[in-house]
Amino acid sequence: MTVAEGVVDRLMYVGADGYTVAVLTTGERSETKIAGTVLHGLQPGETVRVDGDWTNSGTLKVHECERVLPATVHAIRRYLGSGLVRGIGRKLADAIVDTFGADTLDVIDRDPKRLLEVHQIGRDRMAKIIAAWADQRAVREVMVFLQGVGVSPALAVRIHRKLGEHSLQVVRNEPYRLVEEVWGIGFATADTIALAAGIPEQSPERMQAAVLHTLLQARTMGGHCFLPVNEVLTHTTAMVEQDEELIRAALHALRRKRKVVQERIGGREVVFQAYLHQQETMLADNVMRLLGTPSSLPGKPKLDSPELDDTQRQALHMALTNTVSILTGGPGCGKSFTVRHIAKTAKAAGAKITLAAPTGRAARRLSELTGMPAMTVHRMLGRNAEPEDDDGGLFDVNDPLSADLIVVDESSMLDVGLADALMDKVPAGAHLLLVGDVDQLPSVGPGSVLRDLLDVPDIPRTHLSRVYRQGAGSGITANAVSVRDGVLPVNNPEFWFVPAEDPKDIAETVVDIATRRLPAAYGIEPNKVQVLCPGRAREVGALHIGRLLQDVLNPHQEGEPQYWSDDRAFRVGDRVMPIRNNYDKGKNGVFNGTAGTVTALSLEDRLLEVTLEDGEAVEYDFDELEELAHGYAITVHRSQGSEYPYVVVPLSTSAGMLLLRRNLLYTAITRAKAMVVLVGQPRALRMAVEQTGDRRNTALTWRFTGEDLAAGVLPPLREDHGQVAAF
Ligand SMILES: Nc1ncnc2c1ncn2[C@@H]1O[C@H](COP(=O)(O)OP(=O)(O)OP(=O)(O)O)[C@@H](O)[C@H]1O
Repeated sequence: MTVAEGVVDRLMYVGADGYTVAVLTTGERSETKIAGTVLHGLQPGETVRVDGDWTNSGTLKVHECERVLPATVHAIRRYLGSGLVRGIGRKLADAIVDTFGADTLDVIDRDPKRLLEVHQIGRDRMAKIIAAWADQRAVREVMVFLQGVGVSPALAVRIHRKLGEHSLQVVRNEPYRLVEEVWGIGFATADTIALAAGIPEQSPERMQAAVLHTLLQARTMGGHCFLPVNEVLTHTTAMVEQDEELIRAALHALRRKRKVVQERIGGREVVFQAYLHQQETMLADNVMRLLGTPSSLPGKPKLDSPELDDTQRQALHMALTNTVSILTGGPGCGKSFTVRHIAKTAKAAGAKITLAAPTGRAARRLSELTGMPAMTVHRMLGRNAEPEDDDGGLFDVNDPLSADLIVVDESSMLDVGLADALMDKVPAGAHLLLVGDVDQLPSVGPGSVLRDLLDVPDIPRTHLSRVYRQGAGSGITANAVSVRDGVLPVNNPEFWFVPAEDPKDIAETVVDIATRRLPAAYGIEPNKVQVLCPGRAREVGALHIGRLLQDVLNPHQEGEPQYWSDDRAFRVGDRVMPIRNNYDKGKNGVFNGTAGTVTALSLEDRLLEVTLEDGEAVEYDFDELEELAHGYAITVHRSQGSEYPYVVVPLSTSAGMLLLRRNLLYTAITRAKAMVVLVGQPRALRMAVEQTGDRRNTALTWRFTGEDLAAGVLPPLREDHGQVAAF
């Protein structure tokens, strides 16, 4: 066993399992390569003491790692200059350490006014450093507490940012609060912290957090708005291995605290998270309100558009005579074509029109296809009104909801929350037309609003089924329609299936096709190709294939900065994508799913600059990188509402059978404009075409019809690769 102490100079590799290889500077010049999973979360600049054994290749395999405050002048210099203390860069660190030597940290700690002795430091800067140091100390206290529990320093920073001076108290005494209050902390992490802090296994807080976790999992993994009571009990009991009575008591307490709502729906007792229940009931109320108000559309629109076919003309009539209606249909049936005519006709009659879609990309596309301005639903709801926008005189940008006709495209992407916010704001008498393809995946968030509303007989709808698309893209559309109808696709000039069996082979073939073969054959840049994976995990998942693509398309160059956030390396030039709406960033907020590129990276300031597809540059602190995913390979779920010229999709039964679903494959195919390449097992393709998806647990339709839910709608517990997946 060898003990070494030194400063972490740089990280060389971080694996998906947390296995980390780093270079430790011990003494002024000598470097030691250290490796091990206990190093997970290390930051360059930190001083560590490690215990380990030497391997034959001269690496110290570490079994134990303890973070310590830097003691030597060299270590202090590296620590202060690493960017860990905001406001101090490398040059300033040198100046400070040159002035105070080994006493530096003592000075900053006990007598920070002396910082003014450093030539480059004035009062402002001193105040900044004092504040940053106090922060750093508080974070360190949380980190020290979390050390050994296996919680990453990035989480400690996030906890501190959210809870400030209360961090330590919450972490020690009420760790389950973290689940609700700090994004990125789930029940498992909070539970680990709680048990380590000595909170009893049977404590009511733990039982209640576990029940909420069960509901949260049902929401995030299955898109469910509720779970039947008996499923909540069975699942939670199995998860915490406690008596069912304790879980019942927890459920009762949560009802009293109004965190959950229990309701009898279709003959079954079910439980909602309270806010989801409120969203669903208010959504239903608002749709009923809109259905019940007479139209106030101005003028008398001419309804005899000769360019439209009979069904499309019915849609025109429907949208202009009903306050709420739905236009559905598959790819190439003329949904956008019809919307353009509806908007034109309404405009000619003097109506104000607002066109919107759930994502920026979908809004842009709607605008291109209709030749009219369109905005995101978020913006329409007033979160980000931009008065200087050129609106072409079509709607009042300061009040887009004052429109007489509101059209929302890609409405299969509306989850309960967004749909509720939307319906709540539609003024009485205005017309709302929801347009979408119900055979695509449902929204990423909970609910299946479009499908549920289609099941409400009182809501007028028109279904377009005749495919008009010819020429470019028609080979893709034809296969999309086949897949939707449960028929295997066939190869054509715009659609190939490349058979491969082994997951490793599939991943490598996907990378080769995306980076070399397609670009060479069609003379395109590799960034025109998007790899869409059914899932994130495993060899054919978005994480692994994304890493392979990154290494080919944007490999690490010696001397260029690179930052490891957990097991992901960030480099300038990387394709990235925000995976969380963040209203605090950018001029109008940053939205989940927007494409971007890393355009600058500063290890000193611990910042990454991302330029988004609309040209806006936003900054991400290193501690916020969980809000960013790499964009080389993304999941089909994330691709909803976007389009790409070339799409490559790996298909393997190893990705998890549950993912091989018809609506998933259909959504992936319909994302492509120029070409689709499927790579994988013929068996996996067959399964994806044959298996239809489960319905989500929602009560939206029931709130209109009051009919019993069909038996068997609720999915049973089932086994997936040895893990019990309830949802
Ligand atoms: N009635 C029609 N007469 C002639 N061409 C039509 C008609 N309806 C649609 N088209 C044409 O068919 C093509 C596909 O239409 P459109 O893009 O509106 O379909 P879509 O349903 O919005 O498809 P997707 O969802 O795939 O974008 C367009 O080129 C459009 O001009």
